[in-house]
Amino acid sequence: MLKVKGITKRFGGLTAVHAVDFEVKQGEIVGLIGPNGAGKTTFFNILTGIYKADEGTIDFENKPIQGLAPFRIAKSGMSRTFQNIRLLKDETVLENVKVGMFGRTKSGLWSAILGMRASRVEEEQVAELSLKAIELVGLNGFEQELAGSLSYGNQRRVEIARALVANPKLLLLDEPTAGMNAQETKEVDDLVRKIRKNGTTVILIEHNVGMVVGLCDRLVVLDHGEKIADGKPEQVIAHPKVIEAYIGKTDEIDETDESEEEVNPIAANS
Ligand SMILES: Nc1ncnc2c1ncn2[C@@H]1O[C@H](COP(=O)(O)OP(=O)(O)OP(=O)(O)O)[C@@H](O)[C@H]1O
Repeated sequence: MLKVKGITKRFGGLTAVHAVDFEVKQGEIVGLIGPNGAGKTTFFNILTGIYKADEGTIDFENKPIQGLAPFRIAKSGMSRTFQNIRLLKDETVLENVKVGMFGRTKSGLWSAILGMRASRVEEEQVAELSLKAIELVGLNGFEQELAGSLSYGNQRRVEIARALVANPKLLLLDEPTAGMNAQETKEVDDLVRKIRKNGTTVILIEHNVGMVVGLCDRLVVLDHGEKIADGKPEQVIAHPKVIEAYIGKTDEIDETDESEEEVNPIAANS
């Protein structure tokens, strides 16, 4: 579904993402992890057209998308959420979710202003799709609430609903569980599984390694802009390079620890 080859992004003298290859198959849930500043969000920004890569190619469903404007990439079936919640806090949940259809409807601005029939029909369709997305994320009953009045966890759900309303093929979630407690994190875990079941492929950036190990089919690890591991979650978090990136040099880990159960230091620390 997604094939990234040799993507590099520099900010002045800093190479934030360096020659990264990355692939996602349809139906996968892929976790993108790595320490702070590893280049994860920059990588999402490149995929979604917010940043232009200096080098490399990106094919989405066998079509090159690098260099396209964000709205074109979104239109081709890729949606995202952001690390920091970006809601219209004084608007209702329903209005916030409808925003996700912006640019996807056929009738133009004038027909909307003039209240033409085509535009009214589309407006109804947009509302219907938005209500479906709200239901999918478990926020039925909150449609008319102001987004700013919701709990933090529910605001994140609104963001996810907005990203889902146009029925994307690929959904990118940037730290969907940031700031959440264990119960809310578990609910996001369930929601991502439900989204995949509904036919959307998912890539998520996460700091909660324990969660992604249980949820993802595959983990990709970035460190200092480079991909250092890619594979099955249990294998990836046991990889010496990954442990080194998170904890420090592996020879600094106390190997004389004789506690009975072997605990992966990364999962334990997340
Ligand atoms: N617009 C920018 N201008 C200059 N430097 C940037 C810009 N965006 C990101 N960077 C730098 O690129 C590097 C990668 O940042 P990025 O935000 O992609 O990392 P990250 O893995 O998402 O980190 P975190 O987990 O903390 O969110 C960092 O050193 C960051 O300071």
